[in-house]
Amino acid sequence: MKIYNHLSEFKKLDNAVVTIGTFDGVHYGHQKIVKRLCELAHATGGESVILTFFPHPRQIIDPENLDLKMINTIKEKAGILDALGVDHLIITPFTRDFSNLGPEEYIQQVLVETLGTKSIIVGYDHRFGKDRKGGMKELESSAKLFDYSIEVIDEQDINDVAVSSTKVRQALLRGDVALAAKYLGYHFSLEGRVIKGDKIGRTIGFPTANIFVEESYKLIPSDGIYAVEVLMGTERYKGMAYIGQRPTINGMTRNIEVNIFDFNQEIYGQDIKMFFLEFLRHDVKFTGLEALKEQLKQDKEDTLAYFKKLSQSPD
Ligand SMILES: Cc1cc2nc3c(=O)[nH]c(=O)nc-3n(C[C@H](O)[C@H](O)[C@H](O)COP(=O)(O)O)c2cc1C
Ligand SMILES: Nc1ncnc2c1ncn2[C@@H]1O[C@H](COP(=O)(O)OP(=O)(O)O)[C@@H](O)[C@H]1O
Repeated sequence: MKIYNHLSEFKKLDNAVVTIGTFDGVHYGHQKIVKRLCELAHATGGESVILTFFPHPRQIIDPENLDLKMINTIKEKAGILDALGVDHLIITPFTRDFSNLGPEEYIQQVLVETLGTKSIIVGYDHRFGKDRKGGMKELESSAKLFDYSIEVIDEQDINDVAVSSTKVRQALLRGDVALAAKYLGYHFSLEGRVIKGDKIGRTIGFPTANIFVEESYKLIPSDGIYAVEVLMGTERYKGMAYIGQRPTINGMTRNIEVNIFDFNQEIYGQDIKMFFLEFLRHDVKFTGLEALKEQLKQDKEDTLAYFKKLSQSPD
């Protein structure tokens, strides 16, 4: 997959099969669109193109809103789209100029003259152009003139609930990582460098790798304890993760930590990735480190029981 960091870097194609959007999470519904995009590109001898925006349009329109966090970092999103078989990914800033294009200007200047669109695939609620004024009607009325076809992908449901990035974010912010995984079709993950903590972990028999996530816009799930899988280089480990302020020791910062099972190495400075499989319990203020240690033993048992059940389930 070729990646372009600005629309201006893209060379117009003869037969671009295009879809446009933020695709945060690249959830089940997004995946339907992307798979159809690649299929249509193959069938018509064209090339699949995704135009996405970074930073998120809402961060440009409402820059004060620092609360809007993303399910994927831009690197994660590119990885998922690449794996789905996309040929070209254009990551363009959603500038004021861009957001001021009217629907007709947008169709002509962006879709036709810049990308070379011959087919466009859009989700059922796709809006575009200044103040989101453009929709199906505008796309259809220019289709003949510019010789492109349009295909609409319906809303996708999981257990009768329409999947959306907002629902995934809400599930993660409640700690419901299992539901988020159902919507996403993969396990939510956090990636970052292992940094030094207060070195209390090892004194109670549970060393924890403290993880620094560089992308400040990345969504961090709710405080709590989770069963996780840890990827370090090519090795995978089981573990239990903690997100919270460590009320027991009156911690001042919100930490992301993981105790990795069957592991005993110094890994400061290394990059690790954690996949969140199941929420185990909420954060608790214990009377002291002894009580915390007892609970950590229980957490480890619960985590191992979760993995055992997982290995016995048919799927
Ligand atoms: C599985 C797990 C569960 C945890 N649960 C709690 C908790 O309920 N309350 C709390 O104050 N700290 C909890 N912690 C965080 C510990 O307080 C923290 O790991 C310890 O203070 C070591 O910190 P350090 O990495 O800075 O040395 C938990 C940590 C892990 C790995
Ligand atoms: N099983 C393990 N899980 C996590 N980290 C481990 C493990 N074994 C050794 N380590 C190492 O120990 C460090 C954590 O020890 P800890 O006493 O909690 O210190 P810190 O407070 O600096 O995180 C990790 O960053 C890692 O380098």
